[in-house]
Amino acid sequence: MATAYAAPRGPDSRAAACPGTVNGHSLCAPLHKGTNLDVNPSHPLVRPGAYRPSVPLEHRLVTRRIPQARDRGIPDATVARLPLYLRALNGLSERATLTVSSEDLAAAAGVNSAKLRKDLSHLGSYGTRGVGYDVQYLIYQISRELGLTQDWAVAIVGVGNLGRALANYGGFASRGFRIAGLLDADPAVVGDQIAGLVVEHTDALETVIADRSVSIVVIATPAAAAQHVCDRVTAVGVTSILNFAPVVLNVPDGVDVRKVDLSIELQILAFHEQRKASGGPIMAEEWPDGVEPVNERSIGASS
Ligand SMILES: NC(=O)c1ccc[n+]([C@@H]2O[C@H](COP(=O)([O-])OP(=O)(O)OC[C@H]3O[C@@H](n4cnc5c(N)ncnc54)[C@H](O)[C@@H]3O)[C@@H](O)[C@H]2O)c1
Repeated sequence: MATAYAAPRGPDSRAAACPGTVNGHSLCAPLHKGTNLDVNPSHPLVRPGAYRPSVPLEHRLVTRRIPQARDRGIPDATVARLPLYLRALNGLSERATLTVSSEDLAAAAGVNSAKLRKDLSHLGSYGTRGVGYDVQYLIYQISRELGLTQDWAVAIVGVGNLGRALANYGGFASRGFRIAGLLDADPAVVGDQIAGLVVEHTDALETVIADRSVSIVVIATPAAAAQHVCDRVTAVGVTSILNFAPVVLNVPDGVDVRKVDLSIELQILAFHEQRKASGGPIMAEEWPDGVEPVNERSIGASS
């Protein structure tokens, strides 16, 4: 099914503009089955062949494919922890720390040190006995693995309270995520200038994605509009979506959806707060992705 959305591979296709390889992987490699955390496998739209929006050929897969660490056999759980290590390392770097032991880095990232050493071994990083890890080099290695050493164009669809806040956040650019388009369906919002960008009408969605090589789409529309936006962007080849709308999106194979829901995070914290109040133990495995409770202030978070 994923191949239904694969780029035309001929010499005159947009795939010919593939910018090259990252970590030994062609950015225009065939799509593969992704881990869509939102997908409901029993939904009829997810059946192979049943979900195939009709789009003009020239709009199909015009974006660069994001290289994925799992292509190299790095477990998803490890990939999920890499940003934690990166954040901790950036904090160390800001304090001019040159090297760090696995124990100190693990404590700063809120994981146990054995898990950290195993995770980093997937990157081929083992540190130096008695010295630890070189902070700058590890930042580079993790950034490279996460695809952060290059520029990723991001479009935000839905420029209300949340979309504006995201657009105004200055931290994305420094991490390699360039906001390349702001789109909204409301004519009253279209034309507004936010963080140096003019909000465009969603009529131009496919064109913006194609012309600016948008790789990641952030959906910040009301729930009722999210699936339609998702259908449009996946139909033109976007394979990475960050969804803030409180709705489960149905997507073709090969499309990764990350769903952000702050209320769920709050509910998890409330659950653990309740456990702490009743004196019950909190097991490490109860935390998502093996992340243990950690005092954020101890991380030296930079964001
Ligand atoms: N995940 C979270 O933790 C979290 C937190 C806050 C809000 N949200 C969700 O994020 C979304 C946005 O919240 P908000 O407070 O910014 O809402 P909002 O009403 O302020 O903004 C929504 C924007 O989407 C636009 N829009 C509507 N239909 C559209 C379409 N088809 N295409 C493009 N744009 C369209 C509207 O014109 C509006 O500008 C909502 O779904 C909300 O529930 C999630």
